[in-house]
Amino acid sequence: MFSTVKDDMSIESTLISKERKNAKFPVEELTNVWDGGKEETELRRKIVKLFEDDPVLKSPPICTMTREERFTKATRKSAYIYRNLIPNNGLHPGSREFEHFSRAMPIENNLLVHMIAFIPCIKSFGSQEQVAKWLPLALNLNIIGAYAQTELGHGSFLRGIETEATFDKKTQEFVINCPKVSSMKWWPGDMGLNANHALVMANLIIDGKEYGMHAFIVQIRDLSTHMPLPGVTVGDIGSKMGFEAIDNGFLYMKNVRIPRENLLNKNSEVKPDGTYVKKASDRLMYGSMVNLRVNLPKSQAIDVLAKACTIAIRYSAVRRQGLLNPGGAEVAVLDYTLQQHKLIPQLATVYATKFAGEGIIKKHQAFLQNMAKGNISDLAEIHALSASFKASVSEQCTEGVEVCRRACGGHGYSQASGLPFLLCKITPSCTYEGENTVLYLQTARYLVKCASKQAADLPESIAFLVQPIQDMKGSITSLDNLIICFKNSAALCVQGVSKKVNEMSNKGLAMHEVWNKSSVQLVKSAKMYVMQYIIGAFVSFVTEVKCSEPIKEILQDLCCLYGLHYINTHSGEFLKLGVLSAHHCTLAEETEIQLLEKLRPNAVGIVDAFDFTDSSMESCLGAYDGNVYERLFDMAKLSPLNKEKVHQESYRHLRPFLLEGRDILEGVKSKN
Ligand SMILES: CCCCCCCC/C=C\C/C=C/C(=O)SCCNC(=O)CCNC(=O)[C@H](O)C(C)(C)COP(=O)(O)OP(=O)(O)OC[C@H]1O[C@@H](n2cnc3c(N)ncnc32)[C@H](O)[C@@H]1OP(=O)(O)O
Ligand SMILES: Cc1cc2nc3c(=O)[nH]c(=O)nc-3n(C[C@H](O)[C@H](O)[C@H](O)COP(=O)(O)OP(=O)(O)OC[C@H]3O[C@@H](n4cnc5c(N)ncnc54)[C@H](O)[C@@H]3O)c2cc1C
Repeated sequence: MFSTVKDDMSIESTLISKERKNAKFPVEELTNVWDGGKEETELRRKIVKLFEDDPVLKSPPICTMTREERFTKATRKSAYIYRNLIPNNGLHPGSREFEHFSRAMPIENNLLVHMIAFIPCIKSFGSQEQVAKWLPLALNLNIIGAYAQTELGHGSFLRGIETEATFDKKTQEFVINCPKVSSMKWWPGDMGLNANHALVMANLIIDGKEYGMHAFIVQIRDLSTHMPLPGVTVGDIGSKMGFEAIDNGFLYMKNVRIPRENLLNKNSEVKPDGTYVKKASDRLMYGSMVNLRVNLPKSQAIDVLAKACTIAIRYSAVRRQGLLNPGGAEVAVLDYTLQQHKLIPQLATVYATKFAGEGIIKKHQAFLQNMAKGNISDLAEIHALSASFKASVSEQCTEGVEVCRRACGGHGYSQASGLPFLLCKITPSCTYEGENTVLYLQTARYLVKCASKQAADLPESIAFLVQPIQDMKGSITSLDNLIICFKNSAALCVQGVSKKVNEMSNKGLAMHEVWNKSSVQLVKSAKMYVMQYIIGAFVSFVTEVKCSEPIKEILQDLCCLYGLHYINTHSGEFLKLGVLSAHHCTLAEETEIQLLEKLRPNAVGIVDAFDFTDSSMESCLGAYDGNVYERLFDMAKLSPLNKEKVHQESYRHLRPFLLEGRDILEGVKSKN
């Protein structure tokens, strides 16, 4: 319907090719560092290719589809991936290949909560017999489960959850009830339409006594008809800001009976006579959340920001607007220092959070090994670290994606840029898996407790909080001094708020009031604590990584930029704490600007090194060839509104005025 408009060789493609020629480092080697080695890069590419070449996984661009089509396509693809593609290619969970799986998944998919929450919960909370019964069924999609914890009335405060599981000794069943409308489960992914089971978090009640939140497997739909079972009201909660392909659901249960064996009973059990047996700490009930907070920031937030950076930096390298030299040619917007100041720190955030996250995954794995031997002494530390890490990463990456989107001007507002999709995907990461403020407060609670202890009684990574402040020797811009600066700031923040808490409680104020009145400073301490962790982990990575000098230099520059950018955007905090002087702050600002200039020629190379395929981004601005304008025009042509040359409804409603206009104009014409 539309004619083709093409340039033989667009200026934009030429510009991006030049950028690549100007890069001062081997891009492929940085890709290997990012992936964790050459072999990992090869493996990832193999998996990505396997998925991208598969005809079943092809579909129209998401911005041309309705929610209904997006849900349908995502379900079809996900079922195929988990039931055919993965098992047929030996990509079983836990394998090395599986690690790269999130990069290979189609841009929209569902059944993710079944895979990342329902299945791991069976493993974490189920006895050996329960795992043997439920796990194979779940892995084969014979049963599909949601993680049903949040209710209409409560998400953060889990002790407030209202759904009840009352033990009926006579029938040896639990009776599941949502006593009020506010007790209805609300939000769980995959639950609205796809799930036939749910891992329901409910208050256990035996003989009228409450035992707190426990995990129950509840069948909610018939396995042959997929109809809701008696007593179950289930459906999709409706349209959201994003996650269009996912059926976040509601679930109301009235007198739904499940066998006694459906209480996942690795940590606590109800005997046939109603005796409650506690086998492990109640805190392990929260283990599934720690697991997600540790393992998912990479795929759900960091990779999302990496994609946004790829789009915004490639586009900024080809988008020419305005002049730097009077009388000269128009420049790429990436040549403006202010554009570099928006985008290059986002690249630094991607690197910092990725390598810090790998450190937390290792810590968590060590914790799990100890837990298997009955030792959970590190639980409080890993909970505090993972809670603030999830909060900080989701916050930094969400802010970063919005910076990237706005840095693309008008085109960043178009779905065709791919950026609104990324923003809507990443925004809820600040809420799900623990609302960020609530998580920071959890970390602060731990830090304040630690502040009253001796260094010898604290984990090694926390002891600095109560040790003397260290002196910085030399320039603030050295990596060692950045670590000292952030450690000192975290220690002073935590000590300051702990002092405030003690003083208020010594004056007789109740602890809950003290806590509420101190909460602004508590959250600040948790943020500074996790920042010192991220910076420390990034510096360790950069120091230890084996790579060529040019790559090392880029990583060092990004590391320094990450720390300095944070200092420059929060300089008031550092000055107030007395950790930095005005002179330090001036130097930090000047050094950041120098680093931006130094990194600028490598910016396109650095995003190329993330190695995202064009189809994994669905972005007209971010495609490898830089052909932004032709792609935007091609995408506009696919808009469902352009199916007909004349849109019937637009014509119908506007026609009377148009006819009036025609008559007036023709009248004017004939008078002339
Ligand atoms: C980037 C993120 C990646 C995620 C990707 C997912 C992709 C798929 C998309 C969506 C899936 C989403 C799923 C969900 O959202 S599932 C629902 C998640 N919900 C939550 O996370 C709820 C948050 N609330 C809580 O965690 C808690 O209830 C609470 C800790 C905030 C409650 O506070 P409070 O009442 O004060 O505490 P308690 O009395 O209950 O506990 C006190 C005690 O226990 C310790 N503790 C708390 N949590 C944990 C934990 N997870 N692990 C270990 N220990 C924990 C706490 O520190 C206290 O200890 P104490 O000081 O020694 O007493
Ligand atoms: C896309 C998406 C997917 C989800 N998937 C699932 C799922 O699969 N399964 C599931 O069970 N749940 C799921 N959830 C629910 C999610 O886990 C909750 O929304 C989340 O835990 C926050 O709880 P809330 O909605 O009750 O927020 P609230 O706690 O009501 O938060 C509202 C405000 O109150 C503040 N606040 C709350 N408590 C405190 C406090 N103690 N101190 C200071 N401020 C406080 C918060 O900071 C926030 O500003 C999902 C949510 C979304 C958006």
